[in-house]
Amino acid sequence: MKQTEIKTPVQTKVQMQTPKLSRHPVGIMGGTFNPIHLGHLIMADQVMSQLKLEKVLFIPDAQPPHQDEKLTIDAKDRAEMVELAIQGHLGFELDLLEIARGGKSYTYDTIVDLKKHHPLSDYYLILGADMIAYLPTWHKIDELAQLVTFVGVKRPGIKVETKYPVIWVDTPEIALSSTKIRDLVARHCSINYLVPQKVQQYIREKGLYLGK
Ligand SMILES: Nc1ncnc2c1ncn2[C@@H]1O[C@H](COP(=O)(O)OP(=O)(O)OP(=O)(O)O)[C@@H](O)[C@H]1O
Ligand SMILES: O=C(O)c1ccc[n+]([C@@H]2O[C@H](COP(=O)([O-])O)[C@@H](O)[C@H]2O)c1
Repeated sequence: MKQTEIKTPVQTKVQMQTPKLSRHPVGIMGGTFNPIHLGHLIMADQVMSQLKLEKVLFIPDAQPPHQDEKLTIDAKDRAEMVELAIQGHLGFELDLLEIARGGKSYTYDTIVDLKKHHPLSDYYLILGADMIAYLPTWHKIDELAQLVTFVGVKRPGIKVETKYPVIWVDTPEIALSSTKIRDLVARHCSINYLVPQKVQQYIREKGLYLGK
């Protein structure tokens, strides 16, 4: 904000301040989203509101760095389901930068890329407790720790201690995973209320997850 001191007849000093650029707190919700489920949406929404973030970027990975076998379906379908799930939710955005980059999706590369284009954003990396436990194995983890704030969300049955600084956000624990959704679909069981209706419809229309 520019501040100018009003000059009175006896006061000639003019004080100018350089404009201060405000920063933008942005959440990063990375995942394979195979498929996206209510656990992902609830954690992102709770973190966004409790930490007063401006928005949350949902970033589907091209290839998860440590779990190749999870890539059972096309990245395009995973991204489409994320889009359907977040449609109309103010502050939730789909970002396809990892899919566009291709190859293994290292979070460090993603954050460097984002920071290059958005120098005024501060990034909050939203992670389930299982992912917090794996942080020591991540690519360039110490460099990444300098670039983001880690935000942890508890996951049922997972206790974790870490040397990295983590802001733990208290959210309802959701015993739900993409693995569980895939298993239910494969057994022709209901996934009502576990994924958004439009995602459920997409899975049904495309016949996803029936083979496994
Ligand atoms: N129910 C949940 N509670 C807390 N965090 C979750 C939950 N489900 C997923 N996450 C977190 O969301 C991020 C993306 O997860 P991912 O897309 O791999 O989903 P997933 O349900 O863990 O998948 P899968 O069962 O295939 O391993 C990770 O940080 C993961 O820890
Ligand atoms: O950068 C890494 O080394 C790294 C290692 C494991 C996982 N990640 C990221 O963590 C997110 C969740 O991964 P996943 O395998 O549970 O879907 C996803 O965005 C991955 O790209 C990143």
